[in-house]
Amino acid sequence: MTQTTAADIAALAERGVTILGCGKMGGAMLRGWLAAGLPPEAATVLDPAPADWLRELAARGLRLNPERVEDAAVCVLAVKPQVMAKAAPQVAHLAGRGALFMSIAAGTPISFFESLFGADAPIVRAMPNTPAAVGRGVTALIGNAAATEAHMRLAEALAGAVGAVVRLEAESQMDAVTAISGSGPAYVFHMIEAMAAAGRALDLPDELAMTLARQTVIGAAELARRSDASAEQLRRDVTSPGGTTAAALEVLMAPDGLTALMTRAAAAAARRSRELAG
Ligand SMILES: NC(=O)C1=CN([C@@H]2O[C@H](COP(=O)(O)OP(=O)(O)OC[C@H]3O[C@@H](n4cnc5c(N)ncnc54)[C@H](O)[C@@H]3O)[C@@H](O)[C@H]2O)C=CC1
Ligand SMILES: O=C(O)[C@@H]1CCC=N1
Repeated sequence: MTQTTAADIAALAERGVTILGCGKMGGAMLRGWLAAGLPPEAATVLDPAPADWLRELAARGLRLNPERVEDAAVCVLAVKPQVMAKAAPQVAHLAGRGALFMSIAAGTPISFFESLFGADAPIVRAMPNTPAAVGRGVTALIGNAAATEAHMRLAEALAGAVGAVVRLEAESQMDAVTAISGSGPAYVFHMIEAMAAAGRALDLPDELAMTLARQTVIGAAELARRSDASAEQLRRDVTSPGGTTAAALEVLMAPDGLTALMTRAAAAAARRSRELAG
């Protein structure tokens, strides 16, 4: 995992970070950067509907909706893909200041930003996920031809402050990445809902079923994090021959079981990512 150092943060603080669209994902990343030591006054947020915590931070130095952003080391583009064409032109002038553009928008290709900012502008396309809010995200990224190794390292430092970072070999991998790690937290949260529903179907009270489901996913994730064992081995460790887990896995691992379902779900997400490219 890329380590974000105090020097990385200091370098960013010097020219600042501008975030265009600071909702769930942009906000999750900003929280991580602030926690990593970015001073609030080094962050500029452009968002017509800022959340309360951003207004509170504005009282402590964050620049919120200034008339014009004069400079930025990095400009993070974090509005919905559908509003990008309308929103991004307000930061296009930063290309002339040598800013690195870092888009986290699903589907939206680098070529779209090159047409707005010019092919000479360094652009990194990134796909983070919401566990970034607690420093446990994973971000995949890829740069355009104008993005130098220094730009890539800067983008990796930013993403690395909120979790793991992987560099992609080709932009075409981004639809699949979005389908697995970008959208993936929702699948896991849905797994909690599904396990709780299964508990209720077995006559457990609502609250108990949800507590058991949620804590089981939290505990399993923490075990996966701390252990060197593969997911397969961790699964085997739960599964006594002829026991209860084996009975359940016979259903989950059937040919039409969870892998088939997950493969269909991820394919739908990847298809939607391609559609968002327009
Ligand atoms: N939510 C997620 O799990 C992930 C989202 N993304 C991408 O992040 C981007 C943002 O998604 P979310 O944070 O979920 O959406 P969101 O709706 O929570 O945040 C978008 C923000 O953009 C603001 N906005 C709307 N019009 C604007 C404009 N003209 N100028 C500036 N700001 C404007 C909204 O007020 C809002 O705060 C999307 O492109 C999405 O594909 C990427 C990875 C994961
Ligand atoms: O649902 C979406 O389109 C965004 C991209 C990945 C996660 N949320």
